Amino acid sequence: MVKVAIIFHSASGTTKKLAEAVASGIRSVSGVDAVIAEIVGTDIVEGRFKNLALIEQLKDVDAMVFGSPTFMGCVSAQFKAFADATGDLWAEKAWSNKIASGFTIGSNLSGDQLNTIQYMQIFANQHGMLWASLDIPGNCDAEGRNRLGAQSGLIAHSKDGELNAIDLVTAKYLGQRVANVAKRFVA
Ligand SMILES: Cc1cc2nc3c(=O)[nH]c(=O)nc-3n(C[C@H](O)[C@H](O)[C@H](O)COP(=O)(O)O)c2cc1C
Repeated sequence: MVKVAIIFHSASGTTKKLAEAVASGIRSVSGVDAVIAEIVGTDIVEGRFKNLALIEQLKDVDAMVFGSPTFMGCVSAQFKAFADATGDLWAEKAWSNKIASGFTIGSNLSGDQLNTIQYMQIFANQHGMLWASLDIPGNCDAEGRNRLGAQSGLIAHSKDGELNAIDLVTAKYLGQRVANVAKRFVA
C-alpha cells in the first residue's frame, strides 16, 4: 500500500477542511492510503515542536502534502516549528526522494500565499524531496478548478472564514495527483 501523509496546521479550521479534501482525493486512488498528521499548538513547548510521534508517523510514507494557513505572508509559526524539528532527518537524508506538495489559504485574494507555497517547496527540497506541482492550468479548466491560477501548489481563499467549494474540489484533485505520482514513483 502506498502511503501519502498530510501534515498541516490550522488555527480556525479552513486549512483543516482543505486537508480533509486532500485526504479524500488520496483515498480515492486505489492502493493508496492517507496518513493525517495535524500540528497543534500544544505540540510546541518553549518554542520547539516536541511531538516526535507525529514525525515518526512520517517515516514510512512515500509522499507528503504540507498544509498551512498563510500568516503574515508565510507558513504559520506552528508549521515552521514542525519544519525546524526535522533538522536531524535532513542530516540523515531520511526523506530523500519522497514526493512532496503543498496547499495554503489566505483571506486576501493576493495575500502573499505564493510565498507560503514556495517556503514549503524549499523545505521539501532541503530534504531532497521531489515537488509535485498542481497541473491544472489556471482558468482553463472545464470545472473551474485552480480558480486562483497557482501552479506550484494549491492556493485557496477564505471569505469571512468560509471556504470556496471550488477550492475544495481542487484540494481533492491535489490529493489524487500526489497519490498517482507517488504510485508511479514507487512502482
Ligand atoms: C495572524 C494572521 C496573519 C494572517 N496573514 C495573512 C496573510 O498574510 N495573507 C492572507 O491572505 N491572509 C492572512 N491571514 C488570514 C488567514 O490566512 C485565513 O483566515 C485562513 O483561512 C486561516 O486558516 P485556518 O482557518 O486554517 O487557521 C492571516 C490571519 C491571521 C490570524
